[in-house]
This record gives sequence, C-alpha cells and structure tokens, in this order.
Amino acid sequence: MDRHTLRILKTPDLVIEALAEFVVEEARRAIREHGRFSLVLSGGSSPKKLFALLASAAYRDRLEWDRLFFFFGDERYVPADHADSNYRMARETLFDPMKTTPGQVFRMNTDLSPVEAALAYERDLRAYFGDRPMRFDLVLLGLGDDAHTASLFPHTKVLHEKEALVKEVYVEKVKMFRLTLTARAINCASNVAFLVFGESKANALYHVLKGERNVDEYPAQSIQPEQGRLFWFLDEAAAAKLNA
Ligand SMILES: O=C1O[C@H](COP(=O)(O)O)[C@@H](O)[C@H](O)[C@H]1O
Repeated sequence: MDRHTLRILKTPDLVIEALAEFVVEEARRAIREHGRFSLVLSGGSSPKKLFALLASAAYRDRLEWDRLFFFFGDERYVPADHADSNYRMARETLFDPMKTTPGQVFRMNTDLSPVEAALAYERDLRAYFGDRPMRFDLVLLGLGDDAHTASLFPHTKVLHEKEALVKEVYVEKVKMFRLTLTARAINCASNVAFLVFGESKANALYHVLKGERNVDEYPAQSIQPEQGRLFWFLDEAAAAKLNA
C-alpha cells in the first residue's frame, strides 16, 4: 500500500491520545481554511475511548464544537437506540456530553428500508456539500480482524461500487444489513485515519499493508485517498507482524 503514514505507539491509550491530537489539529486547520470541519466517525468498540476523550474536560475547550459536523462511515441496520447502533455509541460518548445540535449530526436513518436509507444518506451528503467539493476533512476508520473497514466486508458486491457514495449491503457473516460509505466516498477525503489496536488485528493489518493486493479478501486495501493523506494509528500489538 503506497502513500501512508504509520504512527505506532506502545499502548491503546497512547494511540488514542495521538489521534485525539490529530483530530484537534485537523479541525483547527479545516475551520481556518473553510469555516467548518466535516468528520466521519467510525463505529464498533475501538473509537469509544477516543470520543470520550474528545468530549472530556481536557479537550472540549480546544475544539470549536459548533463548527463540527459529524457523519458515519457505516451503520448496523438496527434501531437508533439499539445497543449495536454506531449512532447510539457516538451519541452517548460524544453528542450528548457536547450538546451538539441536531443539524450537526448526520445519522444513517435505519427507520427507512436499507435501500432507501442509503439513498437518503447520499442525498444528505450531496446537500451538505452543495457546490463545494464532496470532500470530508477527516474520515476515521477501524479495521475488523477479517480486514473489513466501515461495512466494506470481504467478498461483498459493495467493494466494486464505483458510482454511489453510500450503499446498503447484506453481510452474511454478521447476518444483517449494513449501511456503508463506499470506497469512492472515503477516498475523496482530505485525510483518512485508521485506528487499530490489539493483537487480534495484527494478522489483518499485516495483509492489508504488506500483503498482495486483493481487495475482495482485504477490503481495507481499497482505501487509498485520491488526493488526501492516509494515516494508520496503531499500537505495538496490532503492528507486531509488520516488521516480521
Ligand atoms: O462492525 C464494525 O467493525 C469495525 C471494527 O470494529 P471494532 O469493534 O473492532 O473496533 C468498525 O470500524 C465498523 O465501523 C463497525 O461497524
């Protein structure tokens, strides 16, 4: 994989602190340059502590919260208050503590059918960017131990989507519909940052970064920002196989 920066730190907490600093830096830069910061949040369990840190006393005054706009890289097709909902996790750790206004948060609407929810989110994105280039300032991503990212899972049709920015996808492995930004949408971003820690991710990470290119098998390889920068924030356990 070409053109990326690795930040490897000893522990998950140090990785999260480094990424929180990066979020602050990029938010300030984006707000200085074009007045707002468009941030795509990842789901799953890894970003919980990051969101809580950004909402903590140490960080809250370092961000101009009312200029931040939040999006989702993917969503599990469950109600918004379900324990598995990525939106719920972000609401509890970030939006509620920071009292964000509804206009700042763009959630994938799982009250609609999967197809309609994907189309509606695409419309939301296009309306948000309007005449400006369709470019998020920062996309946060995680990595599954099967090398999926967002809800771009191995051997799913969405990996070959070239037009849509958002798609619904039925994922046999987890036996549910997911909604996901496509690689096309993510690769338009100014910055993409993966947050990966733990030994269980080491194998997937090795294949994504050092293995043969095979996007069907290792979907995270499809993330290659066209003009933006790609960062990997890793702990030593996740990075253990990279120098082997
Ligand atoms: O299902 C998902 O998995 C990945 C990785 O999650 P983690 O719990 O291992 O951190 C996540 O990035 C994605 O957003 C999520 O929906």
